[in-house]
Amino acid sequence: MGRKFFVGGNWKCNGTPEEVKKIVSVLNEGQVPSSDVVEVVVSPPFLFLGLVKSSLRPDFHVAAQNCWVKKGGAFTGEISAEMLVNLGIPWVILGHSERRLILNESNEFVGDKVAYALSQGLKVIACVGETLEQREAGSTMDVVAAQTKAIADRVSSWSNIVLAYEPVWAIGTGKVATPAQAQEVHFELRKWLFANTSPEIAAATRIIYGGISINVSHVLVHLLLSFGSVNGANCKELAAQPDVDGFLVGGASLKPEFIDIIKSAELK
Ligand SMILES: O=C(CO)COP(=O)(O)O
Repeated sequence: MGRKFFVGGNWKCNGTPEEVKKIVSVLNEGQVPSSDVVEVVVSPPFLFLGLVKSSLRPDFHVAAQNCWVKKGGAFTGEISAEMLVNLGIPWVILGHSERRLILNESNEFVGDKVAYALSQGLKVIACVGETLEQREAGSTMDVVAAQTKAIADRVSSWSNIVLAYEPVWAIGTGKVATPAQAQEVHFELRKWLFANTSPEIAAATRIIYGGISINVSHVLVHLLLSFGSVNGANCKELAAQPDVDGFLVGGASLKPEFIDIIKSAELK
């Protein structure tokens, strides 16, 4: 298929310098498939980007969790795409649901950010996903298509974009999705790209999954173990879905099981 498996670790707003050093040493010692098979990108908070970049194994890369929508300047508290590029940070996560929902980032604003970050030479993990209310109203595809369109309208090339489908109802809520539900939306997103960008972009763009997903038959086991989201236990079934090209992992990316999640690339 030619889409290299992609595993991102979104550390969100977590970590002390000591914890960060521990996570990096677990990553550095992990036995994982070669970078020909899997692309691994971890995303620490801004303050730790330098520390992680300088101590992380060379086959793993780093991403920022956000950047400003245009050229830097008088924007107190923001970090610009140019700064990330100057510091050698190759990736940025944009449009995460926590920013869309808590900080009111609109589809258009996220689309503008993606276009600007790409124009500066960054690669982008662009997140889309519906809320529980939207899913229950049957508007999942309308919502993710509108989010994706706001990006597609503003960019000419998708070669430096990884699309992350993260159903909001499956992030830290205890609600569960099956691998088949994840596959269904990934398939629809690829179909949308086919119809609205190009067949080549649809075939080549990696669509990765982030959010709780467990096999129904394992529900009890997972609940008993308090597992949620993408983790070492459910990643294999997810990775086996034809349109799931990897993961964007939250909580589990801070733990040694992140190595198991990376290894699920072997199943592709
Ligand atoms: O938001 C996520 C990754 O970006 C998913 O987070 P969790 O894996 O902690 O649910």
